[in-house]
Amino acid sequence: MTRLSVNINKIATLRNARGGNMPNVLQSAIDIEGFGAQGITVHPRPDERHIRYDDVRALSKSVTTEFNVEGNPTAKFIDLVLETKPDQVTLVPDAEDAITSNAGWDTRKHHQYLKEIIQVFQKENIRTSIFVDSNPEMVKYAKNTNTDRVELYTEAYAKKYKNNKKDAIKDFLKAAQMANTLNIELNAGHDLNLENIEYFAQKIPNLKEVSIGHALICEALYHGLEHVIQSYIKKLQ
Ligand SMILES: CC(=O)[C@@H](O)[C@H](O)COP(=O)(O)O
Ligand SMILES: NCC(=O)COP(=O)(O)O
Repeated sequence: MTRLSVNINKIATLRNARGGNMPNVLQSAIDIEGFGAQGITVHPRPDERHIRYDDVRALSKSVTTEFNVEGNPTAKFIDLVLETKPDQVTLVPDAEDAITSNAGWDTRKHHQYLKEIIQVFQKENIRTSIFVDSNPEMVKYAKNTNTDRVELYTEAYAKKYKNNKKDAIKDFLKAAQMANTLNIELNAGHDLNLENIEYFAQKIPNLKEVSIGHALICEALYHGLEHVIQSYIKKLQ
């Protein structure tokens, strides 16, 4: 079974739009867990445009499922992870001004750097995952870092899925097979949604976890609209 970790960045985006505490990020995480999600993911960015560093501190005390913190391992990020001790840290090589994550690590070039950081987290019993493109070479070099897991960056899959799902999955299958051979555990995420997730989870062997945020929150909004509008109409009669 593949576990679902819900990325709640977008709930924080909505909260930040008005400056108050609605929706309440902490309560949303508790409810999401209550609805069956097996993990909570956050990706604090340096500008704190959605999840704030203080959200991560508070969530680390209230999340009872798996807590996964993603980010570029700057000194500030490393300190936050060591302070909050999530179950898993996912290292993502994104630039400060990136709109969203847009590439995996070059694990061949950066394996020594990653190895040193990973050691620091593993000493504190924090599971590590490295965000990589669907390239078996990148998975192969990830082995040299001693990471526990890799997370396959699925934007390319999501883009191609609509036109040709068999073609879309090809590279991911090769990368996953490499991870299985090398005994690296496997996560995946980015742009997964209700339309493309089933095929991905069926085809990728030993997929431990997917983290899904943007589409899941959009879908939740849309599926909830009818009920909420009907509730308003009733109250206005
Ligand atoms: C690591 C990754 O794939 C991203 O999807 C990320 O966690 C989402 O970040 P934003 O919510 O900032 O786009
Ligand atoms: N690690 C990927 C993630 O957390 C969610 O990405 P997205 O669903 O917001 O694209």
